[in-house]
Amino acid sequence: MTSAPERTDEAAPVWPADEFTERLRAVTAARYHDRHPFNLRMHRGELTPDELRRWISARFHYQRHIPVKDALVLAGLDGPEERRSWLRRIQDHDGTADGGPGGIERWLRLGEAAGVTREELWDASRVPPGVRFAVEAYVTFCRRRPALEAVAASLTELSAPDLMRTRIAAFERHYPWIDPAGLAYFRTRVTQGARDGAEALALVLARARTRERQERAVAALTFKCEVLWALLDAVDTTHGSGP
Ligand SMILES: O=C(O)c1cc(C(=O)O)c2c(n1)C(=O)C(=O)c1cc(C(=O)O)[nH]c1-2
Repeated sequence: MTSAPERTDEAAPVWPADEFTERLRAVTAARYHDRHPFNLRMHRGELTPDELRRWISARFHYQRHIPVKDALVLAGLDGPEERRSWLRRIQDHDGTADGGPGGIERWLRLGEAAGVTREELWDASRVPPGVRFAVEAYVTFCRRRPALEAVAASLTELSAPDLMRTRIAAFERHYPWIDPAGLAYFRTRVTQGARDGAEALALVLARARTRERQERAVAALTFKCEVLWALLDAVDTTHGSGP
C-alpha cells in the first residue's frame, strides 16, 4: 500500500516575477478563445451573415456587462491611483460625461454596420441562455472574489490585441458587406487592450506575494478563459431563436 504524501508545513516557494508571468501567459496560450473553432471559422471567412450577426448580438451582452464588473472590481482596489486606472476602463466602455463615445456605443455601431439594430442588441431576451450564464458567471466571480483574482481574470486582455488585429484583417478581407467604419470598436481595443493588460499585469505581480496567491491568480485566469470559451460554444451551437 502506498502511503499518502507527507504533509509539510512549508509554504511552496514564490515564483519569481518572470516565471509567474510565464505561467500566466501559458494559460492564455493554451486556452484563449482565439483557438475556439467558431473564431477560427470567423477568421477563415466561413461564417454566414446570420452567424456573424448572432456573434455580434451575443458579444454585446458581454460588452454591456464589462463596465458593471469593472465597477465591482473598482470597489476592491486600494487608493486613488489604482481606482483611477479602473475608472478609466468604465469610461472606455460607457463614454465620458462630455459625450465622448465609449465601447458600448461603438459596438452598437458595429451591429448597425452588420444589419443588427440597436433595439435588437439591447434586447437581452434574444441572447442564448449559455451566453447569459457565461457572462453572469464572470460578473459574479468579480463580485465575490478578492480584487487580485478579479484583476487576474482580466488578463485575457494580454492576448486580445493580437486577436483584434487578426479580426480586423479577417473582416476587411472576408466580410466586405460590413461597412469598415463599423470596425472602430476593434481598432480602439488594440491600444486600450494592450494598456489595460499591462496595467493589470503590474497590479497582479504587485499583489500576488505568496505562492498561494500566485496560484489563485493562475486559476482565475483559467476560469476567465473558460467563460470566453463557453460563450463561444453557446454561440456556435445556437440555431434559431432558442427557448
Ligand atoms: O473580442 C474579444 O475577443 C475580446 C476579448 C476580451 C477578453 O479577452 O476578455 C475582452 C474584449 N474583447 C473586450 O472588448 C473588452 O472590452 C474586454 C474587457 C475585458 C475584461 O475582462 O476586463 N476583456 C475584454
